[in-house]
Amino acid sequence: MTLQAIRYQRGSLEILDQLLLPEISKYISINNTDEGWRAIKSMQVRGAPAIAIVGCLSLAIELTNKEFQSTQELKDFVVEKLDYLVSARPTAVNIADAADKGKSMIQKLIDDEKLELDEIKLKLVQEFEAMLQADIDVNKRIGQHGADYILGENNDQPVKVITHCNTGSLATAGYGTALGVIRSLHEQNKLEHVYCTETRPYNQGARLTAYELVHEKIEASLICDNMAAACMSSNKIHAVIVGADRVVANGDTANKIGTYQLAIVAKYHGVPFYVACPKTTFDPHIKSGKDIHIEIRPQDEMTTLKGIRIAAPNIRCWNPAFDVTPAELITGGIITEFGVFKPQELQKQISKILGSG
Ligand SMILES: CSC[C@H]1O[C@H](OP(=O)(O)O)[C@H](O)[C@@H]1O
Repeated sequence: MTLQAIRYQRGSLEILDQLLLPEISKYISINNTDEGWRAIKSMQVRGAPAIAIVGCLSLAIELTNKEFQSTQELKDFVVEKLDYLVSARPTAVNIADAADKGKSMIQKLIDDEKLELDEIKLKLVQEFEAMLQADIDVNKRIGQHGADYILGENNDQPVKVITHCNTGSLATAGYGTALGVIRSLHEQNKLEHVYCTETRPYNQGARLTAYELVHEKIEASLICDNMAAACMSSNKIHAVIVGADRVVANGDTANKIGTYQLAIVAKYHGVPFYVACPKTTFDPHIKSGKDIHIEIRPQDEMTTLKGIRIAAPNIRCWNPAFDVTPAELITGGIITEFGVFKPQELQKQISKILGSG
């Protein structure tokens, strides 16, 4: 049984408080969009797909518990709450994508004269609920495409990979994106070893990815972020596989801070570098990575660890939560639920991919 970041049934939403992992596994209730916003902002729940799903389900909970007097009141409420949820964290595009879809959906439902107000509300709630299983299904397709491609590149032999941050069941509705590829390799007995980076300063790797890998008895070693070059120099690494928060029109990719330097080190060592993400992470409206808004997080996330100060008092910090990896460093490809694409190929395919179901 893999770990579950999100537990939902109509009228009840709980999230695993990821700030307490791995020592404490505690689910907390999310009863409305204010609580959803705070959980996303504080990173009690994080991961581009999970953020979108928890945001929308927090609105589903609120809609389920609220009566409306008109379709206009319902629409205004939905639009206001979706815009509010998008403001929690600016870099990952998935929640903005979900919000745009939610706004289009409510308008489409209102335009259908056969539907009563409560039917419209129910259909929107059902649309948000469908995100959970859809995400798991997409992640399994990403996992399969990624594993098939990487094994194809390595004569179907077991591989050693490096991954960064957390892109597993704790970043999604389940199975994961980059960690989904790793799960798929493991399921096929084709994963020799995975090295997961700590991923300072939030330590998604040390606290979350390591937790998932140990939980599922996957052969793994934790490395510090500053060990990646030595790891590639000392071991035959067949692939670096990371997630994404926003892939823009030219294939430039925003992902957890440290991804960019991992890509540079992979390039130097001739290790193929892969980004794994669903189509909901694509943003064709931004032309290149220089235009992606990078979230700056509070400096105490760098200067303290579990409340204990680990940096000199009064030192100023620079704490970007993400960086941008240029498309030309994504040498392995972008692994999606539709297959694996070189970044330049993706540019040609993106409108077809985004238009497909
Ligand atoms: C499939 S998760 C994608 C992405 O989200 C993570 O960021 P955060 O933990 O700050 O939400 C990380 O960048 C993952 O690669």
